[in-house]
Amino acid sequence: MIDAARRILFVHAHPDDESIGTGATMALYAADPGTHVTLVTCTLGEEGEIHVPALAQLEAAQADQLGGWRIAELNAACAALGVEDHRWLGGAGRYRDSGMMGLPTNDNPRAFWSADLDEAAAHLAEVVREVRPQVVVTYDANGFYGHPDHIQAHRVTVRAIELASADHTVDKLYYTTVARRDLAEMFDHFKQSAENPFAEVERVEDLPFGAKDEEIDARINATGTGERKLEALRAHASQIPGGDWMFTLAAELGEAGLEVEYYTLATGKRGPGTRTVEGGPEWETDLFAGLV
Ligand SMILES: CC(=O)N[C@H]1[C@@H](O[C@@H]2[C@H](O)[C@H](O)[C@@H](O)[C@H](O)[C@H]2O)O[C@H](CO)[C@@H](O)[C@@H]1O
Ligand SMILES: [Zn+2]
Repeated sequence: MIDAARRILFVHAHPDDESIGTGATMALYAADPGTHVTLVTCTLGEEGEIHVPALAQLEAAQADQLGGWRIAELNAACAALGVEDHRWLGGAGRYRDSGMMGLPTNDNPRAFWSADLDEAAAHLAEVVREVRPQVVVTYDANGFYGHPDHIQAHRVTVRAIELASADHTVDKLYYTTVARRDLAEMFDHFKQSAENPFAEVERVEDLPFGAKDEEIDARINATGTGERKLEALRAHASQIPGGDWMFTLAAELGEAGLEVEYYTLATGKRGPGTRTVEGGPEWETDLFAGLV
């Protein structure tokens, strides 16, 4: 029985998503003795690219061992974030990374994208019944940026909350997002850079993600977690190369940018907020706002 007063469940598709999208928030809550953080990761990330040359032969088309390697990366990332309760959906290796949308790997019978929704959701519902989270965090219906495993993680999470509802009511379900205002700043910052992650995009509005201020419900400013988030990102070295834009941004603008993460509230009652941006709307500053 988890006896922490506050319990939050994060559901992510691959090892690396937890650190990229919610690493600062997870580190913040994991450091609070009154909050229990649970992470469920849906696949081992077997179909990922490999940015470490020495690991190249682990790729799916050769030794097909990247998934096992990423288990270790995720364990190191969780240690950096202070997250002690990590589970694999249905057990390690139950669901395979589906690869990017439209690839033949989507049709692998073991791919998460091919999973039976109710069966996968039943695995997650077991975690919901055990953990009894007041707050659950995953992606929106587009999976944040359209990756099939992210879309499936959204669907499985919504269904699992339904399946578990006879035993436990989740008070608030959030989707991860990023503020378009911050993307616009990064867009301009990298315009002159040789390593511009936005090089293929004409306008910030053309990105498949990014929320206007009025579409955002919570802004978590996890002050002081930047180094832990950076350590977690570095742990995913097979996926996130040392020259990645997130590291460049932290080096050039400081860690503070990595410590702010945004969420939209999908279900539940929005708690009290604060106006943190000049002329902007009031945003929650705690995902448990209005609860315990
Ligand atoms: C952050 C995330 O969801 N990463 C996924 C994603 O990785 C992308 C993929 O390797 C693509 O080929 C690259 O061009 C892109 O830069 C990567 O972000 O998809 C992988 C395969 O499903 C997955 O393993 C990885 O975790
Ligand atoms: Zn992912």
